[in-house]
Amino acid sequence: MKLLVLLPNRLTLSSRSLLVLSSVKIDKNMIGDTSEIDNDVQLVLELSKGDPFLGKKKRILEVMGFDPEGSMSIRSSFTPDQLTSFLDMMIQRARIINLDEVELYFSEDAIDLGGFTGLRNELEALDSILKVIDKALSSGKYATINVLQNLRDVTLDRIHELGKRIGEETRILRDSNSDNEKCLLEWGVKNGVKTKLDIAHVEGAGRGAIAREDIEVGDIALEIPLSVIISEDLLHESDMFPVLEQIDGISAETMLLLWSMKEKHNQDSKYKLYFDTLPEEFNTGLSFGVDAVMALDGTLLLEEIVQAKEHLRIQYDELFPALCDCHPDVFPRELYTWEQFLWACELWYSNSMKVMFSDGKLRTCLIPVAGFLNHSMCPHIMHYGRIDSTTNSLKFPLSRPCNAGEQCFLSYGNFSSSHLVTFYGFFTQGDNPHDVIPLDIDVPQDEDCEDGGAACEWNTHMVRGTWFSKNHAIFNYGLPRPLLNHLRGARTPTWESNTQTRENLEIELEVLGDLCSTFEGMMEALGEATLDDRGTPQWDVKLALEFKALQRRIFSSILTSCYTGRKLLELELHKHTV
Ligand SMILES: C[S@@+](CC[C@H](N)C(=O)[O-])C[C@H]1O[C@@H](n2cnc3c(N)ncnc32)[C@H](O)[C@@H]1O
Repeated sequence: MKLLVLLPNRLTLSSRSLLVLSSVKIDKNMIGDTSEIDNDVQLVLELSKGDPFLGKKKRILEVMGFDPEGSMSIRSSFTPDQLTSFLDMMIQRARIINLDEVELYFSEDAIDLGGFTGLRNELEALDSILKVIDKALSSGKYATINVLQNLRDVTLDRIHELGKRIGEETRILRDSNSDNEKCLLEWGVKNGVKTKLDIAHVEGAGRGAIAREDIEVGDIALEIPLSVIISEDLLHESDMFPVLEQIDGISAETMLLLWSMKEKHNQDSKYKLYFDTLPEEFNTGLSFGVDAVMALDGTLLLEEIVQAKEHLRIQYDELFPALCDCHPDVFPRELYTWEQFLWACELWYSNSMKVMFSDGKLRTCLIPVAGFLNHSMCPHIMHYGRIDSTTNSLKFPLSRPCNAGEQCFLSYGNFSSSHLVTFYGFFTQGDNPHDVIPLDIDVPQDEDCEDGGAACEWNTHMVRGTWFSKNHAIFNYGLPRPLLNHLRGARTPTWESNTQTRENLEIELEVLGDLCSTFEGMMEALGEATLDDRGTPQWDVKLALEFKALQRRIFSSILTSCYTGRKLLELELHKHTV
């Protein structure tokens, strides 16, 4: 049996760019006047060699006038204004380095217009700059160079300013002084957990973690010792391990999932207090009922949920009832029903984290206390997931400040609403820039792309709400440039530049015409927005309707952009005929 339960990737380490500090250079040749002999500190914001978009990012950096491999020199004689300009340049560079696929796909007009591509990317860029400065300072080589400390201060100021723009409001419904959560926290502390966070019930998200005090950038909000983490190491002590290890191809994740199904009923479990805090129902897309699934008709989420559920059902059927029949003492039938299996899948999808252990192995874990942290697109905690081998613990450091009484958020990953609904059962506050709609477009084969060309830039295409774009002018329309270039290139391989020739304008009209008919069809497939007249809808139907409304809003923005674009083009064409 080959078993692989898909688990979401919440590790944020792998996508991190490498930040390297090179050694101090005193380059007299750079300084004309020897009286200004100066200590240069070279700060290197380096592209990760493993970045799948390395080539594209290098090209953008070059277009922006940066040497992709080069360093940036900071001088001890910098005035405050020079320091600000230096930081601005570093930020521009760090933004590009830290773009993810979606941001990169949609970023080109933002880069042309000044560089800010979104709050998440901005926070990531500032965080990466701070890390490189801290590394320089902690190396001890630059103790006398105040300018680095000044650069750190202005970077922190920027992070504070950004935090004020994010403003994610949390209404605390009640704290958890007498609850299971409090017992778990006390148990955690007795077992070595260090926390600056309390647990409370928050509006719209169950429990959440609230800052007890003002927590600054770089402070550790939460530290969980390895001994408290639920990982595959526990399996080896369990009576089910000898049975499970005989199953060909079973993953450690699946074994752990089966272990948790039984352990949650074990009154003597070391993790009893943890299991006591878990909800009876997770309410993710995986538990959507028939009405909710039907309400999703015309959306890709319907397919995503149905496929995910089918995948889990196949896995369940491969294991059960066989395991209960053959090992009834180890796998009691009443604990291994389909409903309980689905509950455990939802637990692991919505609450697990991938952690890099000191042996270099990535393990999927449940992490008591840390499991109360809710997700945000602009979180306080962005980088976690590696065991600190000196303390043997997992640390959750802050990338932006969190004031006392505020909810402290984590990043689960750069997920779209469809992923969050399917595996976590919620939507983020505010518009999610990762809400993209993938397009099934024939892309040219490699051999057709030897000479490059507009159609060959990307081999997957997507759209998102055009309200995210700042550029709705002719040749842009708020639509992604790679998609437009692809459609142009497919019509005329010789498309080179966006000049307003009659031929180009006519091609543009055709491109927008095609997009209109595609999205009119997709809008029609969603059906009419109807009000459910059966009273307050169930939680799942509510989520499904919200998702459908979001799809409608996205399609509608694209159609508006296409119609407006066509009007602009017709006006320009008219000028050519008179
Ligand atoms: C790791 S748990 C976080 C703790 C959870 N709130 C609880 O009470 O157990 C993940 C779950 O929290 C909820 N959640 C996380 N972030 C959220 C957010 N920004 N808005 C609403 N619900 C959220 C979702 O139900 C998700 O499946």
